[in-house]
Amino acid sequence: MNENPLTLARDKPLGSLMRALAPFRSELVISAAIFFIKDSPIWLLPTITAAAVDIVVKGGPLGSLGWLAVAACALLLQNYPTHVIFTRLYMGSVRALGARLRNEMTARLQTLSIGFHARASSAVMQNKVVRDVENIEVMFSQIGNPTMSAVFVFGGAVVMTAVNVPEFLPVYALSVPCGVGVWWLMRRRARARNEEFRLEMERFSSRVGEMTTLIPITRAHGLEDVAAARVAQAAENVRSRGLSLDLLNGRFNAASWIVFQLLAVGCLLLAAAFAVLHWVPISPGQVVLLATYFSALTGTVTTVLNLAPLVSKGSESVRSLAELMEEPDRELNEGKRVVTHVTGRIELRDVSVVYPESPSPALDGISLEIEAGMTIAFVGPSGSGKSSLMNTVLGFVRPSSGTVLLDGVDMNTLDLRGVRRHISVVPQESILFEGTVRENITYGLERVDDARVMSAVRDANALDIIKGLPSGWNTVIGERGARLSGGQRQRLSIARALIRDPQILLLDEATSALDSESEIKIQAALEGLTAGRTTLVVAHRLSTVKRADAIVVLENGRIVQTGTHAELLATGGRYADLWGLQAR
Ligand SMILES: Nc1ncnc2c1ncn2[C@@H]1O[C@H](COP(=O)(O)OP(=O)(O)OP(=O)(O)O)[C@@H](O)[C@H]1O
Repeated sequence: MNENPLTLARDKPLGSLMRALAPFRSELVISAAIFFIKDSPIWLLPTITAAAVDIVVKGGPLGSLGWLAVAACALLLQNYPTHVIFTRLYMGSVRALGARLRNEMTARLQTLSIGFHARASSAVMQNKVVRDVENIEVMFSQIGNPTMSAVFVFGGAVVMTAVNVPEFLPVYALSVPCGVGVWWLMRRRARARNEEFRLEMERFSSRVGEMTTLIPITRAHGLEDVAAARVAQAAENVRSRGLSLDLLNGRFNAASWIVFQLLAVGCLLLAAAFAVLHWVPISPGQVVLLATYFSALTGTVTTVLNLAPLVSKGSESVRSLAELMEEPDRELNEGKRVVTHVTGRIELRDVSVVYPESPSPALDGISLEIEAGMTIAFVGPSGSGKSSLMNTVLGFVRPSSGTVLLDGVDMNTLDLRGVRRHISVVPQESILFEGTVRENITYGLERVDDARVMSAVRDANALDIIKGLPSGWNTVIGERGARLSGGQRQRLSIARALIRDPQILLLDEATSALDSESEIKIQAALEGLTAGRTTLVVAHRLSTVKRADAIVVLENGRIVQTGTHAELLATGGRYADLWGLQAR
């Protein structure tokens, strides 16, 4: 299959979808041809009916009725196999498009910056990948049959009328502007209402996501009613926006139905009047034929117009996906230098970071040289810029000015995905996913032998955790590692970092107090982890800072002191104050 990159444009949702369907062009063309055969009874049966009526009027012959019955049966029975083939081809293409959209969106989410993900609600992102793609699939699955049917019925009716009673051809020309006119009148409002409804639905998803994350806090504070009220407000907004969209769709459906019924009845009465007045030579069979075609025509056009709300909803979903596609806050790695080896020397040259909409810089002219293998502890009050500095070294945050160099090379010129293979992060809150302990430790690594896992577990001081679990490291732990304590989660997180044997380690120590036994175990694990690697640690514990080769004290995004623990205590100043406070 042709896998050229998929692009979706917010201002041209339907055009974007047509382009996305281009790889399935041949399947769709064949499915349309099969559909033509499958649906042929709709426009061929009226001729059989007309012939039967004329035979009745003439009083025979009976044998001809038999032939008509055989022809009708053949026409109807072919519908079964052709319908199955059509579904396989058409829905096969639609499902493949859905799968491609899901994969493209997931891949796109992986390229968007960490800053974007920090701003965006994960529930909304999930909504886009799951619900919006489903809306597009539903749209295609529901419009395919009636639209093709309408095209062929329209074409068939035009041809048949041209052959039998060409005087009535102009009637068909009238139906097109009528249909387009009704659609045009509603189009703009339909787009606005669909967008409002989708945004309200996204807000609702975000609230539900937030509510489920906050459940432990909500319960602990007895705030169930407050949490429920926040979601109820969002649900009420979805209800009212949904209803206003439904009412618009209802008005549209009613208007299109009335317009086309009037057209059909008007044309039939006109045909009858012409026949009575002998203005046009029409037989009773032909009047029946015209009546059947008019009602088939109005039926299909009305059905197609009734699909308009579905198309509007699908288009809105394309716009929703296009928002992700057009999001500029991406980490661009393509074409940049790929590193295969890293020694771990890091240098920051006059680095400043200013977050959007933030009045003051989070980092302000930081210059720092970190030799390979050193352990540097960052300390400072809350908001002093410690996390921002770590995120800058990871490439999650781009410096507003200044340069970060890795082994003397500007990180801006490097493919960060490759760089990060040599970096491990042990975050403050260890994130474990739904899977076995072993899968959590070896996340992202292929074919890791047991001995390597065991050695990482041992070095991370996590053997006792695994021994305490019912199926050892094959025990499934819940999302976010709910069945383990904070200290246990952190040791598994250290094992995960160790097994990757990184050259650079970023460690954000947990601020929460651990009991002294956990503390000792974690410190022992960390000693194994930091040996021989460049380690940057946001330090909250005395034991860590004491061991560090250098301590960097940050305040308001600036470096205010640098030195070893002993040096800084001897000099006095900010560091001595900080540790004095902690010791108290
Ligand atoms: N994504 C962001 N958008 C806007 N401002 C931010 C963002 N992240 C951090 N900041 C601001 O930047 C400054 C430095 O924050 P940072 O998280 O780096 O400090 P920190 O020293 O790690 O704090 P803590 O010890 O509390 O984690 C703070 O004023 C903070 O409000």
